Amino acid sequence: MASFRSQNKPPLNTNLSNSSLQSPSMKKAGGGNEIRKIGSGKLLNTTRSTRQPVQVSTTNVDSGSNAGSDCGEIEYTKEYIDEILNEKLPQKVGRFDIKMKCEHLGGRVRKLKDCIKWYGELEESYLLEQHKLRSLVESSERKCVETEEKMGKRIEELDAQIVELKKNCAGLEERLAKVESEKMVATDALRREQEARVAVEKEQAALEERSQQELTVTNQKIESLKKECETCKTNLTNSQEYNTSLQQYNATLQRDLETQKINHKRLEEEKVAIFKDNITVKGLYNRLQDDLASFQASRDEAIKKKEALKDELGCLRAELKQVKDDRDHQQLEAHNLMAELSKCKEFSGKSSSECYNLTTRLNALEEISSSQRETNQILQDQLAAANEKLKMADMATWQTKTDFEEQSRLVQDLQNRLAEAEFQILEGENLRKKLHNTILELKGNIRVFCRVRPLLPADSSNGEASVISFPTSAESFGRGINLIQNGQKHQFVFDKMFSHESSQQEVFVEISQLVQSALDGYKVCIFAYGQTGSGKTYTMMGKTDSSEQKGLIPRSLEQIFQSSQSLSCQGWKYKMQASMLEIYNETIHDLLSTNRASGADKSNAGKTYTINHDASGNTYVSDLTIVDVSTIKEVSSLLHQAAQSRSVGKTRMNEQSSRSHMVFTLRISGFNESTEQQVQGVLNLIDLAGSERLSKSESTGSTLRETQAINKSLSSLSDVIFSLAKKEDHVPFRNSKLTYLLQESHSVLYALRQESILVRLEFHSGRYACEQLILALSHGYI
Ligand SMILES: Nc1ncnc2c1ncn2[C@@H]1O[C@H](COP(=O)(O)OP(=O)(O)OP(=O)(O)O)[C@@H](O)[C@H]1O
Repeated sequence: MASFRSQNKPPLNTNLSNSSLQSPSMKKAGGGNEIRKIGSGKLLNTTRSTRQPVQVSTTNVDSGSNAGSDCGEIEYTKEYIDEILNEKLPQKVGRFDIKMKCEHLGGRVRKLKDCIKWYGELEESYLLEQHKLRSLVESSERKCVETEEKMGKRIEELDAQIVELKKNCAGLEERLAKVESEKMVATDALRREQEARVAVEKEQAALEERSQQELTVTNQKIESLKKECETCKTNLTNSQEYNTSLQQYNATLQRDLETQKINHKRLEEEKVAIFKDNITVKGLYNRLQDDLASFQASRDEAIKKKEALKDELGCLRAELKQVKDDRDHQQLEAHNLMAELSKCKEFSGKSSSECYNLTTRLNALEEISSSQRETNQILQDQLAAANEKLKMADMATWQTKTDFEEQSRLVQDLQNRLAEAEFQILEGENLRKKLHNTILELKGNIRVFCRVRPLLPADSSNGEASVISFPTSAESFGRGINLIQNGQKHQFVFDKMFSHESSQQEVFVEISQLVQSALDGYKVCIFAYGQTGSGKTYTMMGKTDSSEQKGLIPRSLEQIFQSSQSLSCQGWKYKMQASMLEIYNETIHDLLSTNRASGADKSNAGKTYTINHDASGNTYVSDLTIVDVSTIKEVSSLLHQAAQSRSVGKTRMNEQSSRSHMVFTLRISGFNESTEQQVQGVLNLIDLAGSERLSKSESTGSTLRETQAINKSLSSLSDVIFSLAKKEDHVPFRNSKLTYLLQESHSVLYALRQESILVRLEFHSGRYACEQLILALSHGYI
């Protein structure tokens, strides 16, 4: 087809399989493979690679009639037509040989006509083919449209089917849900039916049991009636025998008989009513049987497995029927007997009345018995429920008891561990206290430190700096000081030497251990001694506005309050009491007296304070103001107040007449709760042991339990005492006194007075002062 579209190329055999697309010549040739093409001496075979030049069959070129047949076999190419058009006359034909020229031209014209004819036929065939193809295309299009329509319809049908299927599916789902619900309902109905069946079976069993009981009772009644009949017969015989003798009482008995007859009639009515009730019960029983039959029918339909049970039920029914028959038979017999009895009663109204009375009593007793049985059953049920509850309560109690015991064990364990930990803490504390005390004792109970203050601007002019030097020998390094006076060298050695470069903190480090001792319950006295302006106040008090220049008192107070707080977790509670006094010209002044502070000292002017010692060796000043303190702020304000109340701020050097000494005392009372508890425990145990012994003595004879209790309490008492003894100095109380004494006089050291003895310590050197101080302490003056 592609070659066909080209104007420059004639149609070629393109090896088309479709015969409708072949040229008419091809069709005529009977196959594409044998088509010959007329061209430039080349044959266009089906295989291009094997093209061979073919001679054009021109044997019948002059016959126009055969042209068609020729045309039918020849395929005219453009080259061939060009060849015809460009064909020249043969050379042998002369220039003027018109005939030959005409023949030649005629041959060429024929060829061209054949060619035109072939092309015309070809065109016709192509048109025909085109027409066919168009018709084919149209038919195909129609088919396509039809197919599309069909497909559309099919799609619509399928959509409709899908919708229908969906509907069906929804319907099926609904039906499934309905079936499920029905199944559930049927299951419930089946379950209910089964329950009802079980209930009916129970009822039936109860009825059977009841009928059995009734039968037994009836038999018993029959027996009793038989006996009564016998008795009646006997009575009747006796009555006949004594009839004659009873004639005289006949009139009276006739009246009674009438009454009894009335009663009999009434009882008969009651009997009829009972029979009616019996009939009603029977109707109920029949209805229940009908219900049972209907339940059985439905059960048979639902459960095939119950066939065996049905058979059993049938057997039971047969048995029941037999029992009923027996019962009816017995009833008949009873009725006969009753008839006989009535006959007997006819013979004797008395016997009849007795019989009826007995029947009535029997009925009443039966009713009472049945009601009692019911009551008994109810009580038994209640008893069972109560027993169940009791069991549950017992279980709960047992569980609670177990839990409680476990918790108690846990608590006990924890308490033991806590006690152990507390004991260890106290042991550690005691050990620390002992070690600390040992260290201090090794260092020396009385220690003398010397501090040299830096030169003040006022001192520099005196040129006194050159008189002080510190020895560097290993023996007295850090401890000694050399003073040169009038060319003479004086050497002093102390426990510690603080140069003018030493800070307040360095001094306090040495003192802080003593503060700890005060907290541990030892009496401590810190004592500053020196001439006016030497720096006592600075060392003791410092400058409160600067944290670095704080003195020993505020620093040690801080330590005391901090330590007391940290020791509180070990059970220690501290109580601080402060007092301040001034000894001015041998007279004591209370610096914390409110009267003195408010300027009303005149009222206290005549008041004399005396120094006293109690039996336990404690020294106190009478009527001295003692203030409870709990914070360092309170102590600071007291110190400030005391400073304001002092008689003189400064003493002139070497002045003997006016001497001012300030004593600040802080009493520390420690109290340990846990130790106190232990002591209290011991006391309680002792009390217990005493009371038990008392009760033992009061009782007529000691029982084993009492003896054991006493032994146990005494043993625990001895344990506690032993443990306390082990911790010898573990006493619950700590009382100590921290005294700061500021001595101003350079010649006389005033301590405390005992009675009339005034201790005066002459100052010569530091060592001497130390010795005197030891003496004063050993006498308990301080
Ligand atoms: N170590 C020191 N460093 C710096 N300054 C000091 C030092 N010691 C004392 N001073 C200063 O010396 C001066 C006198 O000191 P302070 O008042 O403490 O002497 P004092 O012995 O208490 O005198 P007084 O007996 O008259 O009360 C004060 O101005 C104080 O600041």
